[in-house]
Amino acid sequence: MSEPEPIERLRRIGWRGDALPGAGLRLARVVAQHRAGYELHDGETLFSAQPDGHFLKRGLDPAARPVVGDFVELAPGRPPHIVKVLARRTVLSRAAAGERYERQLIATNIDYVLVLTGLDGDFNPARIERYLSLTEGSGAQPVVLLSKLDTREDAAAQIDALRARLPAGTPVHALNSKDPASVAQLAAYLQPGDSAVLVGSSGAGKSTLTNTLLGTARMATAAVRSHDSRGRHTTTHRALLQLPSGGCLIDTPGMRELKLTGEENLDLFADIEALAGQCRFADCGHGSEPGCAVQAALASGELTPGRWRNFLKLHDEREEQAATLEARLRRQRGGRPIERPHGHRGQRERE
Ligand SMILES: Nc1nc2c(ncn2[C@@H]2O[C@H](COP(=O)(O)OP(=O)(O)OP(=O)(O)O)[C@@H](O)[C@H]2O)c(=O)[nH]1
Ligand SMILES: [Zn+2]
Repeated sequence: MSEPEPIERLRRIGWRGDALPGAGLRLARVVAQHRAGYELHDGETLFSAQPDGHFLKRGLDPAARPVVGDFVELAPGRPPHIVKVLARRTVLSRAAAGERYERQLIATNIDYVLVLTGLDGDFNPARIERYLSLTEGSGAQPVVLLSKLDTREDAAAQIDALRARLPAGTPVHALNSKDPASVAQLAAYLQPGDSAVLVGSSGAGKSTLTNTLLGTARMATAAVRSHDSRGRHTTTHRALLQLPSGGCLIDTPGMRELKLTGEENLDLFADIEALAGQCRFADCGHGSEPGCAVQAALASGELTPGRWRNFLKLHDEREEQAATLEARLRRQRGGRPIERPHGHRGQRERE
């Protein structure tokens, strides 16, 4: 039985559901999420879309919003609007730094998480374990990849020791990322309809492996970095890479951030979250409010100013993203205010 062409195209980029879009709607996959909105792919083209207003309602569980990897229903428009997130088959998440402890979704509908480490100075079993912990309970299968095998003559003992350390059944592949014949051992994870992400620290060889997987195809769709008005790097374009083997590789900013947090600590700011939970006011701004546990910890030296600054920096980046989105939506609605996605600060005393 043959399917409508748009559905067949979507199968090529990992769609496994059997829902058909409602009348006048279309299906596509979220491949990137940035300040200006979402980028989607329908198996043929890349295009931009906006979330429908209901996704920005205050108090909405962040997990209910579209994230990278999601298959979504779109209503027509310029740009089209995401109206519905379709059922997810896997969900990758991590502990997030914020006002309170929460889970942050990284990507959905991912079948394989390829954890790449070089068999050189980059090799660090503890870090590999940390990456693996991200896949626990996600539904995605972790696969450990050890690159730069060609630069080592004595890696066997190292690889055996790692295998013994990792949970039984975790696939481990040592390879030379520059050699197509060596990379071919990954074919099982990149079959038609499979979705994979590649994570690993800088220099592990992600670009090299991606290029070999793509074969002669050039990485024309890969990230292009530019500077925004504040002189910071922003990734302006990124994509879902369709591999000759039939699978696809999602290369997203979330995955790049993962590279950083994966190397530092998943619960990087758990101590600060705990402190903030002890402030007198539930919505304490940690400035001059009475009974602020954060200020008390700074005064006592329990919390260093540097750590506190790092926490605030991360926090501000996330607030800024939400605010930019809100401002843009307001412009689109002709200046009418919309509900803030995050609650306003007020002085609500804890019960
Ligand atoms: N000999 C050998 N060199 C490799 C292999 N994989 C990567 N390299 C080299 O390692 C260096 C880093 O590889 P990249 O692919 O740029 O690493 P990356 O993970 O993309 O790094 P970022 O772009 O910083 O995230 C390059 O000089 C590659 O040529 C391998 O399997 N064998
Ligand atoms: Zn406080």
